[in-house]
Formats: sequence, C-alpha cells, structure tokens
Amino acid sequence: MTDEKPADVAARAVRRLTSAILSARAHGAVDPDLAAEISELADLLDAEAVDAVDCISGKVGTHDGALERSPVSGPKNPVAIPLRFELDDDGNASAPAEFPAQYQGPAGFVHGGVSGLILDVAMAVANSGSNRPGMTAEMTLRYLRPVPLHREVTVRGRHLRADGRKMWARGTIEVDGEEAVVCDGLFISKELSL
Ligand SMILES: CCCCC/C=C\C/C=C\C/C=C\C/C=C\CCCC(=O)SCCNC(=O)CCNC(=O)[C@H](O)C(C)(C)COP(=O)(O)OP(=O)(O)OC[C@H]1O[C@@H](n2cnc3c(N)ncnc32)[C@H](O)[C@@H]1OP(=O)(O)O
Repeated sequence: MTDEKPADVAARAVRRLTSAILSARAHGAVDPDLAAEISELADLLDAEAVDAVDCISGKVGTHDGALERSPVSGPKNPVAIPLRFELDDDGNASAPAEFPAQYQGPAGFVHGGVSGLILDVAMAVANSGSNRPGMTAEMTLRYLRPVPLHREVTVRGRHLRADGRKMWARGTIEVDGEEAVVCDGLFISKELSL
C-alpha cells in the first residue's frame, strides 16, 4: 500500500511518459493510436484544470508549498525529477539524483541550464534550512566536467553566510565524489507579493 496522492501518481506517470516518448521518438516509433489516446487524456485533464498560478501551491506569493510544487523537488510537478533533499544538523542540503533523457544537453549529458536550476533549489533549500529563505539575485556557475544522464550523482547546497537581507550559498553537483558543477549564489530576503 502507498499513501501517494492521485496527483503525485499522475505526475510520476507523466514523467515516465515524457521519458518514454523521447526514447520512442528517437527510434521513430510513437504509435498513432497511443498518441491519440495520450492527447485525449490531456484534453480531459485540461478541461478540469483551474486557471490559477496557485493551483498546486496554496497561496500565491508565499513560500508555502515551495518544495511540493518545485520543478526540481516537487512530487506534484511532472517536470521535476523529483529530488528528495535531506538536511543535516548544520542545515546543509543533499540529494541523490539520476537524470533521465528529458534533461539532456550534450548527447549523454545533463543540460547546463538544468544543472543551474537544480543548484538554485539546492541552495534555496539550504538557506531555508538555516532559516534564511530568499529570492535568487545572482548565480555564478562553473562547469568543471559534464554530468552524465542515467547515473546517480549527488547534489549539495550549503548556506555560507548572511549579512542583513543578503545571503550567500554554494551548490555543487558531484560525480563519483568529484565536483562537476559548482554554483555560487546570492539571495535576498523579500516579502513576496503579486
Ligand atoms: C518563491 C521564492 C521561494 C524562496 C525559497 C524559500 C523557501 C522555500 C522553502 C524551501 C525551498 C524549496 C524549494 C525552492 C523554491 C524556490 C527556490 C527558487 C528561487 C527562485 O527561483 S527565486 C526567482 C528568481 N529570482 C527572482 O525572481 C528575483 C527577482 N529580483 C527581485 O525580486 C529583486 O531584484 C531582489 C529581491 C533580488 C532585490 O530587490 P529589492 O528591491 O528587494 O532589494 P534591493 O534592490 O534594495 O537590494 C538589496 C541589496 O541587495 C543587493 N542586490 C540586489 N540584487 C543584486 C544582484 N543581482 N547582485 C548583487 N547585489 C544585488 C543590492 O545592491 C542591495 O545591497 P545594499 O543593501 O548593500 O545596497
């Protein structure tokens, strides 16, 4: 038995579908009937969709549900891998990650923009873990070696220091224990409003 919510089950299925469509397309083999069936499913859900930014998040402009809706860690978000971050006693975030085909940049490797996205969230989680949530103001990425698809790597986020509203954090993606991508981020605390 699982206590997974229907929306989470659906999101997981859509992730598998995305990966499967990519790999089927690569071999020129998307069955037309199946494609029509998938489209019908999308029509069905689309008709039920609520036209609001906050439909998976709770209140607009808040941090509520940020982890749940995140395109990186959100089990409700089909675009997410999703990563499950753990915090250690010092507020450092880490998560194992294995990237499927839809995150490809160079053949066989993760797209650099995806690495940036992942590290932004890793740093945000670490900042929040240190009770210092904030908006990303600046990120500097160094790509030291390519990150392979379909292989477990480690994502880390570390809150470094704070000065007033400013916070500095560092995020890394490690492949075989070696840094492959390193990101330095500046975050600014801010009340959100639309
Ligand atoms: C939705 C937010 C969620 C945040 C996460 C929190 C909790 C979530 C819990 C767990 C985490 C789970 C999942 C993670 C979820 C989300 C994480 C993703 C984070 C994002 O995806 S977030 C979207 C991208 N991000 C933006 O959308 C920012 C747009 N932007 C602005 O909203 C403003 O631009 C802002 C607020 C940055 C500053 O504006 P402002 O008016 O409040 O402040 P002001 O300009 O006065 O600057 C004050 C001092 O910061 C310096 N400063 C400002 N910007 C700088 C820069 N770029 N470089 C160097 N220094 C800078 C100034 O120079 C001054 O410094 P000084 O005081 O020394 O003069």
